[in-house]
Order: sequence, then structure tokens, then C-alpha cells
Amino acid sequence: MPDLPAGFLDISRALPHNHPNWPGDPPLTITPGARMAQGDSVNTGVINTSTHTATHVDAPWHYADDAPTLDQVPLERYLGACLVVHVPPGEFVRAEVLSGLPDPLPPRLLLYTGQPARWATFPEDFMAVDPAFVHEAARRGVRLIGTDSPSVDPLTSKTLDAHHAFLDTGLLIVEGLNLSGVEPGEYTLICLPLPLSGVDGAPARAVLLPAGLMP
Ligand SMILES: Nc1ccccc1C(=O)C[C@H](N)C(=O)O
Ligand SMILES: [Zn+2]
Ligand SMILES: [Zn+2]
Repeated sequence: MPDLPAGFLDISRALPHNHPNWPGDPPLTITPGARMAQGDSVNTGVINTSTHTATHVDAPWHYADDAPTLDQVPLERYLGACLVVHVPPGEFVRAEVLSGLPDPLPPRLLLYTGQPARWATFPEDFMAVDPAFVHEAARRGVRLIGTDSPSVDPLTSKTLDAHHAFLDTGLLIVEGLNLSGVEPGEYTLICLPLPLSGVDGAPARAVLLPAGLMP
């Protein structure tokens, strides 16, 4: 794979065969389709995966039946100025994390909570987001929050308090980013979910560019 141009950072999680998914979801499989070695004219594959595999976006319909599906979310919401923040360890990302940061904030906030670049097994003990953090970020102009955790709510949550804070404030969610090795600071985010229709979410390719490269 050629290196990215200077200043580009790929913040997507790699998708190896059997990449571990949310407990209960089948792991990612890529089964062979056509094979040139067997006389076919090309090689192809068949992908089977959860919509919430590795780096992915949640469409609001994931957590509310009357909310937009992914095709109803404008792509521009995932593109543009963002701030990467390193979060101190703990059970939740708390509103105090924002206390030393500017007001207003850029429209997109990405949270590095210490997740490694690769998940050999599913990381069940990840940092969730406190709903108060979402409300305070929204008050300061944030419109999207991304995290390197597989969810903004704890694994066993049934009430999905953080997801509902996103619904109430209109903020969007990106989960499962790979932010290991990314310095805190301002960047331009390009996050491109697969253009699937009527879905609750989709895997995405996400990169960071130097700040100010795009509007
Ligand atoms: N596949 C699931 C099955 C059941 C419950 C949650 C999930 C999730 O994927 C959680 C998710 N990543 C989230 O958006 O918080
Ligand atoms: Zn998700
Ligand atoms: Zn989610």
C-alpha cells in the first residue's frame, strides 16, 4: 500500500477477515466468489457484516424508529473541521474534559480514549460517553462526535442514555475510529460511510487532513 500524502492520517480500523463484531453479531466474513484459479475470468468476494463493524457511523434510526436513516443524513455532516481530544481514563467521557477547550468548539469532535489500532477480540470494557458531555458539546457548537470506542453507551446499557442525548441535540455519532498515534489538535475530517439505503448505520472510511484544507 502506498503511503498517504504528507499530513493525511487514515483513522479507519482495518477490516481483516473475522474482525470481531459486537457480541451477538456475526464476525465479518469475506467469502470467495469467483476465482481465476478455478477458471473464472476475475476474482470476487462476498461480504457479510453488521452495519456496526469497526469504524462506522450510526444513523439516528439506529436508536429511534421515527428518526432519519443513513441516506437521509447529508454527507456534508461528516466532512470538515474537527478537533481531536485525548480523554483521561475512566468509565465515562465527562463534560469536564471540555473545560480547557475553546468555546465555541469546531463542529466535529473526535475522542481518543486509548483504544488500540487493532482489536484481536471485541473490547468489552470500553469508555462510554456521559450524556452531560453530549449536551455541553452541543451547547458549544459541536454537531458530530466520533469515538474510538465501539459505542457511546456501555456494552450492557438497555436505556442508551448517550444515544438519546445525541438524538435530543441532533448530534451525529461515529464509532470505532482508530485514533492511536493521532496527536490532539485541529484537523479536517473526511468520513465516508457506504451509501446504503434505509439503514441504521454503515462502515466508513475516515481520514484526517491538515486543518483548513477544506471549508
Ligand atoms: N450490533 C449491536 C447489536 C445489539 C446492540 C448494539 C449493537 C451495536 O452495534 C452497538 C453499536 N455499535 C452502537 O451503535 O452503539
Ligand atoms: Zn454503532
Ligand atoms: Zn452507537
